[in-house]
Amino acid sequence: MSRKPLIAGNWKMNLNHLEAIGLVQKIAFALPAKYFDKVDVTVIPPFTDLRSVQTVVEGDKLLLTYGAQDVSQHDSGAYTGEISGSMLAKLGATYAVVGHSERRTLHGEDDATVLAKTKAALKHGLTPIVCIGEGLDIREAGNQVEYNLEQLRCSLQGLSAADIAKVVVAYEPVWAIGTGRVATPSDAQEVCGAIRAELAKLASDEVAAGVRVLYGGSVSSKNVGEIVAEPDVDGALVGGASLKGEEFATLCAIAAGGPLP
Ligand SMILES: O=C(CO)COP(=O)(O)O
Repeated sequence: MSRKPLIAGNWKMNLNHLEAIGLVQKIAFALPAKYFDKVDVTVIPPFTDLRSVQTVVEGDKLLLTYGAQDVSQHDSGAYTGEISGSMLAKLGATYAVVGHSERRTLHGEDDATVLAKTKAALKHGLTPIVCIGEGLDIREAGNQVEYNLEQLRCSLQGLSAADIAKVVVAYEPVWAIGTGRVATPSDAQEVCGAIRAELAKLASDEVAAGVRVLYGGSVSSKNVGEIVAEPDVDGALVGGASLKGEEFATLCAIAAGGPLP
């Protein structure tokens, strides 16, 4: 089964709603419709930008989609500060990132929380982008495959094969995030390939062959080509390089197989 690459721009806590409109327009202007046959492009802005992004995307009939950086595990109620899956679905969001390493380490999210959030996203028709990834100590000890597969199993525990088929998995080694130290293509392939083999065990070969597995960590237009050329890497979750319109559009064009915009 051929998998269409996905490039997701995780803006993290950057850009207000006015800046968001400017960036989305810049990306859309640089990427004419023909690219979207070959690559799915999504932006993942802060919650406060989503309504503005929705207005531009729907108003100008843009082909890119958008998603949220997190989703509550709860449906509604007394959860101050939380945003529910139904609220995000109502805003037209396609994706919800769950279990990003910054949420795991800075906000104490464990695998059980990530699983609950994955289920919440699926319940409301959002595609969860489930993030996993090892720290430097695990990598240096050579235990990265084992560690990531354990995180994957815990984050998807008990999901049906039909639900696993709806998930995107993002492999983001923590030591590569925001450091400029990108994994080599073969490092990315090693873990992404192991993730796909594990998905086959958790669901089926057919499901595993259809799930998109992304790499994230210091991806830029300079390295995206060789990373997505790996057989089990189906795109990228991009942080810093997604905040610059031309750079992000170039990166998406490379993932689409060109030509450069
Ligand atoms: O965390 C990331 C995307 O979710 C990666 O961030 P950078 O691309 O800035 O390393």
